[in-house]
Amino acid sequence: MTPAPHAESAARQHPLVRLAHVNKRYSNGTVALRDMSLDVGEGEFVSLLGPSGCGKSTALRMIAGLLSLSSGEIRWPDRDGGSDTARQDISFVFQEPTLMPWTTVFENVYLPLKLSGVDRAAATPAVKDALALVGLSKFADVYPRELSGGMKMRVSIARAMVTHPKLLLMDEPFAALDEMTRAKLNDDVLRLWQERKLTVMFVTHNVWESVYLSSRIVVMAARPGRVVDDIRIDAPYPRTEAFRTSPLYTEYSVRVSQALRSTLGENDVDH
Ligand SMILES: Nc1ncnc2c1ncn2[C@@H]1O[C@H](COP(=O)(O)OP(=O)(O)OP(=O)(O)O)[C@@H](O)[C@H]1O
Repeated sequence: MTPAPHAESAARQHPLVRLAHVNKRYSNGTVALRDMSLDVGEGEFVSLLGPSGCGKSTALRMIAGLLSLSSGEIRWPDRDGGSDTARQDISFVFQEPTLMPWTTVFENVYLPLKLSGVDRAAATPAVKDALALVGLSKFADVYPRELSGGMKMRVSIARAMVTHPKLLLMDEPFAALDEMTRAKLNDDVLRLWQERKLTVMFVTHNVWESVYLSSRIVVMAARPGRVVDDIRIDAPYPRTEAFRTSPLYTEYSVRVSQALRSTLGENDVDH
């Protein structure tokens, strides 16, 4: 095994995105995030891990520009003088695949390019490439209803990848899938991350999944949502079944579980 090919770039030296003292209070008074500061370096695989209600989705949506901040700052230091325009390099994968049921897999993956005005002929190579990336080349002409849950999620990932993002934001993408499918998709996401030299921010409440995937785990607590720990997972990539059954994996999983338990009730922790 070799060290992570690109996770080594130090977040603190070359942050892709920087959250500084970010607060979010919804209009009903809920404090979803309190004073969140976080640098995410180019090439990192960062999981936001925490129980329901700790502000993971809120943080991701603010980074994507889908939600306003109450106070604080989100900056993109290396690009465009740190302005918001860098957000065009971002793709978002939600827990639900959110596919258009009335049209084909091809059309679903084509959608982001269509919305940016790229015509079908010009977009076709990119769409085919994205489908090949997730192993769905043969399914371009089928409709979502003909696909399993895992395949629908692959289409959703292909749709996210078709624009060649630098930052992939994933909000509990595999939570609704069975364990086998989830494990397979975990491997696929790691492969994409390595091949495409992506930066990934991955929301999960699953300790085992976060340790398997991440170069770094940001542990969060609820009421109010806040960061309580930041743990580097210093295990080489590619990660395989051998890692899942290794003492190092168990060691990190115990450590991460403890980080959650140090601030939360046992019932909040989902293995
Ligand atoms: N639109 C909203 N209006 C009011 N409160 C909200 C809104 N969206 C989220 N919240 C609240 O903000 C807090 C953080 O929610 P958020 O969805 O970010 O947490 P999460 O960690 O992603 O949770 P989950 O794992 O359940 O998705 C929760 O208390 C939630 O109820």
